Amino acid sequence: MTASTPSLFGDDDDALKPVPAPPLATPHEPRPDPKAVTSAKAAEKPAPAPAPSGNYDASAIEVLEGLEPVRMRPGMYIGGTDERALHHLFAEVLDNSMDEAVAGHAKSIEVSLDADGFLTVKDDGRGMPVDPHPKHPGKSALEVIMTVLHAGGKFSGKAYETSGGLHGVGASVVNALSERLEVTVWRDGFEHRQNFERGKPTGPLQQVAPSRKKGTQVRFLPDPQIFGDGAIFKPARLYRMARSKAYLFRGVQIKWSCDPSRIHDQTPPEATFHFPNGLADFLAERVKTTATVTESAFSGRIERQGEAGAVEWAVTWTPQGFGEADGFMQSYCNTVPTPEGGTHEAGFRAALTKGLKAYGELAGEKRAGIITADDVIANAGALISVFIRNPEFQGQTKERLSSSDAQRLVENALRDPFDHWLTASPKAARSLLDFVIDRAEERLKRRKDKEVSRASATRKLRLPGKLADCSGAAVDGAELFLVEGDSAGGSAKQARDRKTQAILPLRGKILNVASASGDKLMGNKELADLMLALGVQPGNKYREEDLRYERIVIMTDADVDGAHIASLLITFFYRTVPELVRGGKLFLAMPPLYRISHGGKSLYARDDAHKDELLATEFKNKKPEIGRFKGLGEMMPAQLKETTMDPSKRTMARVVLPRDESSVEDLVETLMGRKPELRFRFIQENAEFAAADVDI
Ligand SMILES: Nc1ncnc2c1ncn2[C@@H]1O[C@H](COP(=O)(O)OP(=O)(O)OP(=O)(O)O)[C@@H](O)[C@H]1O
Ligand SMILES: [Mg+2]
Ligand SMILES: [Mg+2]
Repeated sequence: MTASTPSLFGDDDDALKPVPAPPLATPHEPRPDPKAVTSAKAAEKPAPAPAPSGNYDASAIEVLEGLEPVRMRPGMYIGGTDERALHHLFAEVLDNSMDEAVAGHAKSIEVSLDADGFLTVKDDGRGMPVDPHPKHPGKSALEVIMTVLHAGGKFSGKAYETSGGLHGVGASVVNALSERLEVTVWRDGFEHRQNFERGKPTGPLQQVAPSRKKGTQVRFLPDPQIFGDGAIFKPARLYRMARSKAYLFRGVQIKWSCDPSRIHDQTPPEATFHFPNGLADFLAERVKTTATVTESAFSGRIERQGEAGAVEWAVTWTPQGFGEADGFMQSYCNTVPTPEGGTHEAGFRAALTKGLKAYGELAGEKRAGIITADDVIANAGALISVFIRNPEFQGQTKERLSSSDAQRLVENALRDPFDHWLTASPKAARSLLDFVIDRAEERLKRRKDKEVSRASATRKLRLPGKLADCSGAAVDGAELFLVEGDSAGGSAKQARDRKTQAILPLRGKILNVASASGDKLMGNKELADLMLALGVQPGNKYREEDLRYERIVIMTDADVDGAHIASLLITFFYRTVPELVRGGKLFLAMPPLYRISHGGKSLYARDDAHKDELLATEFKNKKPEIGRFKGLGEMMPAQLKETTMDPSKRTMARVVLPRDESSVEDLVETLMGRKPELRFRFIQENAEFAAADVDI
C-alpha cells in the first residue's frame, strides 16, 4: 500500500500564489502592503458559521469504522484523488498479484480494461483464502481482506517472503474507493465470488461452480464520487505500468488487453510482456538509439545466499544524455517503484564509485582520485531493483526505501561483479574511466569559473559616487530614497537610518523621459547612476533578484515642481523597468507642507486640507504659528526623519499600475505629452493626492 503523507496545511498554498493586482487606476493610488492583501484575501472567504457552543465533549470524538476513513480521507491512503491517485488503485491490485508471482505461486497475470470502464486484474496464484476467518465470526478471509484495514498475509513472512505489500491495506482501500468491485477466487475445487459496492458487500461469498483452476481476479470500477465524474483509466498509463512490472520479475508474464473503444492514442489493444533478461531488457529498451560509452551495459542479478532476497541492476553511460535528462536512476523494492530513491540507490552509487576509483588506481591513473559519486552517476542510465524481507519505507509512503541493510546488500552484491566487468574488458573500462574523469574535471572547472565570475562581478559593481548606500548587506528592508537636489540630499543623509536607508540625490531637472529615446535615456548621467544604484538591467533583462533594495522611494518637495519630478521619475520607471513597478517596489514619500505649533504642541499637515482640518480640531480657538516648508532641504533632519522617513511614523504611497495597463500610456501621454494644460491638471491632482493618508 502506497500512501502519501497527508497535507497538513490543506489548501493553504493559495496563500503562496502571487497576489492579483488590486484594481487601482492611477500611479498615486496606494496599494496595500502585500501582507495586508493576504489577510484581506482571507477575510474575503465566507466567515465561518458561529461555532456551536458548549458540546465539545466525548460525543464530539468520532471513531471511524471499517472503511469509512478511506472514503473520508482518500489522500491519506492513495495520496489524493487526482489521476495519479486513480491509477494507484491499479498499482495496488497489480502489486498483490505480483507478490503472488514473486512468491513463486503465480506465473501469469492478465490486465484488461473493458468498454464499461471496469479494470480487471487476474492471476493464477494460490487465490485469496476463502475459509471462515477465526477472529471475524461469520466472515470469510476474503471478506476480511476486502473490508478490514490492516488485514493481510504479509506481516509474518510465512506466506510471502519478499513482498511489495506490507500494510494489509491495499486491497481494502481499492474496494472502499470503487463504486463496484467483484472478487473471484478459484481454489479448493471451486470458483468463489463476492461483490461489493463502495466497500460494502452486496451479498455473501458464494461458491459459483466447481472448478479446478486456481487464482484471484479483482474487477473494479473507481467511484466517481471520489475521483470525479470524468475520471477514467488511461490505457497508455496502465500499459506502461503493466510493462514495467514485467521487467522487474522475469518469472512472470503479463497479458494486456484493452477495449479498442477506450484507446485514443497509439497504445496497443493487446500485448504480452515477458522479459527473460529483466532489467537488462528494460535498459536496452530505454537506450535503444542512444550511443553509449561502453559497448555493453553492466548488468546482473545476485540472489542472496541461504536467505530470501535478491539484487538486480543494469547501468550504462552516454555522452549525449537520455532525452531531457543527462542521466536517470530508477529504483524498485519488491517491484514497487521508489521514485525518491533510498538506501538501495545509495548502495548502488557507492559500489560503482568505489569500484571505478579502485580500478583507476590499479591502472595507474592518478586522476581517478578526483572522481565523486555524482561524476559516476550524472550521465548514467541506471536501474536497480532489490527484493528484501520486511522492507522499510520512509514515513507513510513507499516512495523512498529506508531499510539500512539494503545499502549493504546492494554494495556487497555489486562489488565483485563490477570488478570482473571492468577487468574482463580493459578497453571498455578505459573508456568509462576516461569519460568519468572528464566529467570530474569539467565539474572542477565549472566550480573555478563560478568563483572567478563571482569575484569579477563584485569588482564590476561600481556604485555611483553620489550614492550614500546603506551599511547593511541585506536587501530585505533596504530602501533607496531618490531625492531632489543636493541640499535635500544632505538633510536626508542626516535623517536616515544608515543601516537600511540609502540616499541618491538627483540633480537638476531630469530629462523629459517619456519622449526621449532609449539612447538618450541611458546617456543621461542621473538616470544611468540610478540604474547602477538599483543594480538592475532595463527592459526584459530586469531580474527582481538583482534589485539591491526592497523599496525605492521617490522623495520630492511637496510642491508642484516636486510633483512634476516625481511624475517624471514614475514615467522613467514605467518605461525602463516596468516589472519593478508591477512588483510594487516603487513608492512616493509624503513630506508635510506645513508645521503648525502652539504652546508646546506642533503638528504637521500634508496639504491645505489637512492644515484646515488641524486648525479646526487640534488648534480650535487658538492662534497657532503656521510655517510652510519650501522644500525638504529646509527641514531639520530630525523633522524630516520624523515626518517622512522613519518607517514607524511616516506615511508613503505605493505606485500601482492600473489593471488595464493600456491606460498607462494615456496617463504617460497626459503627464508628459504635448498638452500642457493636461499636464498641469495632473500635477495638481497628484500633489493633492500624494497627501492621502496611506500607511504602509
Ligand atoms: N492476488 C492475490 N492472491 C493471493 N492473496 C492475495 C491477493 N491479493 C491480496 N491477497 C491477500 O490479501 C492480503 C491483503 O492485501 P492488501 O493489498 O490489502 O494488503 P498487503 O498486500 O498485505 O499490504 P499493502 O497494504 O502494503 O498492499 C494480502 O496480504 C494477501 O494475503
Ligand atoms: Mg497489497
Ligand atoms: Mg486489507
